[in-house]
Amino acid sequence: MPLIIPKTLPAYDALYEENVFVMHRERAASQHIRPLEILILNLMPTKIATETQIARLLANTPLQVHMTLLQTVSHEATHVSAAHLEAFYKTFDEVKHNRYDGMIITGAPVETMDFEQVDYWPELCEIMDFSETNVYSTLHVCWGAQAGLYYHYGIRKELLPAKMFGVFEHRVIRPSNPLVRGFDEVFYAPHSRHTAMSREDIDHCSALRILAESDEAGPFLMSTENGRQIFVIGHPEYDKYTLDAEYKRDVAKGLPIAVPKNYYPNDDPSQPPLFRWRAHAHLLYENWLNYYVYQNTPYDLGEMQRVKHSEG
Ligand SMILES: CC(=O)SCCNC(=O)CCNC(=O)[C@H](O)C(C)(C)COP(=O)(O)OP(=O)(O)OC[C@H]1O[C@@H](n2cnc3c(N)ncnc32)[C@H](O)[C@@H]1OP(=O)(O)O
Ligand SMILES: N[C@@H](CCO)C(=O)O
Repeated sequence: MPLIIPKTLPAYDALYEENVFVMHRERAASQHIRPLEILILNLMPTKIATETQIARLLANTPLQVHMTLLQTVSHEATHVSAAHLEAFYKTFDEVKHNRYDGMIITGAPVETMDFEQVDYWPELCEIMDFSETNVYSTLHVCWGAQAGLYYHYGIRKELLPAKMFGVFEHRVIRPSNPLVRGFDEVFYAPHSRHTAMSREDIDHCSALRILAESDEAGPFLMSTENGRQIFVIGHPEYDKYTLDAEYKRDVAKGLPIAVPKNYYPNDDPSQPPLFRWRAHAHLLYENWLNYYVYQNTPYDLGEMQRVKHSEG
C-alpha cells in the first residue's frame, strides 16, 4: 500500500523535495538533460518589450531553455517592423509539426472585442488546439488566458465598468501547489484589462483550480490538475514602467483612464513607480519551468500524449 501523505502536511514537501532531488540526480547521471523547448506566441503590439520581459524570466533558471517566437499570419502587426518578424519569428505552419515542452500565449489589447472579432481568432484556436497534442504545458497570460478559458471551457468574458489597472494584492489559495511554491501568503501583481472572466463560470468549471486570487482583481492564477493548461489573469511579466507607458499612452489618446492603483507613490504619476511584483513574477515562471515543465515533460517529445479536457 503506497504511503499516502496528505498534501497539506509539511512532510509532503520534504518527501516531494527528496524525490525531486533523486530524479534530478538520476537524470544528470544519465545525462538525460536537454534544453527545454518553449514556444512563445507573442500577440502584444509592443512585441520587443514583451520578448525581453519573458526572456528575462525564462533565463533566470539553471535549466537550459530554447525559445521560439511565434507570430500570427492572419494579422498584420503595425507596431513592429516586418523585418523584425521575418528575422526572429516563426509562423504556425513552420512549427505545427513540432512538439514543445512549454508554450506561452501572451496578452493582447483586444479585450473589448468579442473573441470572434479578433482577426487572428481562427488561427489562435488552431494554436490552442495544438497545445493539447504538441505541448506539455501552456501558460496563458491576461487576454491569452481569457481566450484560453473561453476556448477550452466556454468561460464568458465580462466588460468591467472601468479598466482594472494597477498593482493589486493577491493571496495564495492552494499553498501546496508547486506553481506557487515559495510565494508569500500575500503578494502583488499588475493588471491592465477592461474585462474579467465570469466568476460563476470559473467556479462551475471542474477542470480548473484557483491557485491565487485578489479581493479586488479576482482570480489571478488558475491551473488544470495536471498543469498542462495554466491561466494567469494579470501581467506579472511587466517591467517597472510598463503600466506607466500604457497610462501615458491612453492619456495621450484621450481614453477614459484613471491613474493605475497602488503603483505610483501616493498615486502621483510624477513619481517613479514602486516595482513590488518582480520577485513573484520570477518565482512563477521558475516554478512553471521547474515543477510543471521540466519535471513532467517526456524526454522524447514524440511521446507527448493528447490530454482530454475532462482529465483537466
Ligand atoms: C470600456 C473601454 O473604455 S474600452 C476603451 C478602448 N480600449 C480597448 O479597446 C482595449 C485596449 N486597446 C486599446 O485601447 C488600443 O488598442 C490601444 C490604446 C491599446 C492601442 O491603440 P493603437 O496604438 O491605436 O493600436 P490599435 O488599437 O490599432 O491596435 C493595437 C493592437 O491591438 C491589436 N488589434 C487591434 N485591432 C485588432 C483586430 N481587429 N484583431 C486583432 N488584433 C487587433 C493588435 O495587436 C494591434 O497592434 P498590432 O497591429 O501592432 O499587432
Ligand atoms: N492591457 C494592455 C494590453 C495587454 O493586456 C494595454 O492596455 O495595452
